[in-house]
Amino acid sequence: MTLSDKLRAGKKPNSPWGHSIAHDDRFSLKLPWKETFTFGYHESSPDSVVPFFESTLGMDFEPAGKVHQKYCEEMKRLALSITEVLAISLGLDRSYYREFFEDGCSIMRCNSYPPCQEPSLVLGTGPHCDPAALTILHQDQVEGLEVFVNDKWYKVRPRTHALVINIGDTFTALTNGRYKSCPHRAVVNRHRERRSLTIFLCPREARVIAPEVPGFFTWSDLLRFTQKHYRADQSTLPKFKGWLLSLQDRNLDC
Ligand SMILES: O=C(O)CCC(=O)C(=O)O
Ligand SMILES: [Fe+2]
Repeated sequence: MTLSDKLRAGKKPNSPWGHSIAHDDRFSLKLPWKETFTFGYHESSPDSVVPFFESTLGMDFEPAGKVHQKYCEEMKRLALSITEVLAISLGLDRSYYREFFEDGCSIMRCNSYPPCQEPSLVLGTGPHCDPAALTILHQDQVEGLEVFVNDKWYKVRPRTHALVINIGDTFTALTNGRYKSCPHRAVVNRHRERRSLTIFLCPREARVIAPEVPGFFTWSDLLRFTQKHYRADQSTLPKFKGWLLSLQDRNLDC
């Protein structure tokens, strides 16, 4: 994308879709060092990715739109198959989560991390757990992804033809913590641009998620919380619980 493509496709206020340069307003410690292009993929309108590319980036991007549309289609199919394995592992009917997620709008993000002269002063993506249910991540051959396990950051080295699957906070909530979301981050380097593709499996906005959080919540509540009130990090779910309870208290006071 050229600079003018990026400007044309720039995310509008209150819209989750489009091009953005890391949310520097939402970080306090290290400056984020990345660009993202975000769009939605919904099975009820599977052909909507190409028109989105054309309308935000221009007609030249039709072929890119087609590739990304196909990618989303295949990844959604894969994500739903993974939910079957997860359901079986929990002793549930294999289609239990498939039916739960089938009609949701997936969020697709193309990340680019340019080389940085001072990599120790920035972070590509700060430490966080993904708020959605499942993430399928494809990274190029440049290292950068790290996961936090037993108080240590470990590199997730790129492997040709391998995808990284992450559990997100929504799945943690749905399974009452039996599956735990995984804290991760992306660091940058001095020499090479790094690229990754992430697709997030989300429920339909109005879907009720139970029972981890008192007083049920919907996916759109969690989405609103992470977009408007609190940047997703390792404490999103406990912070979200507190926020929901404070809203309930406020409603009771009224
Ligand atoms: O680029 C990466 O490897 C990680 C990206 C990520 O964690 C995200 O988009 O949520
Ligand atoms: Fe993530």
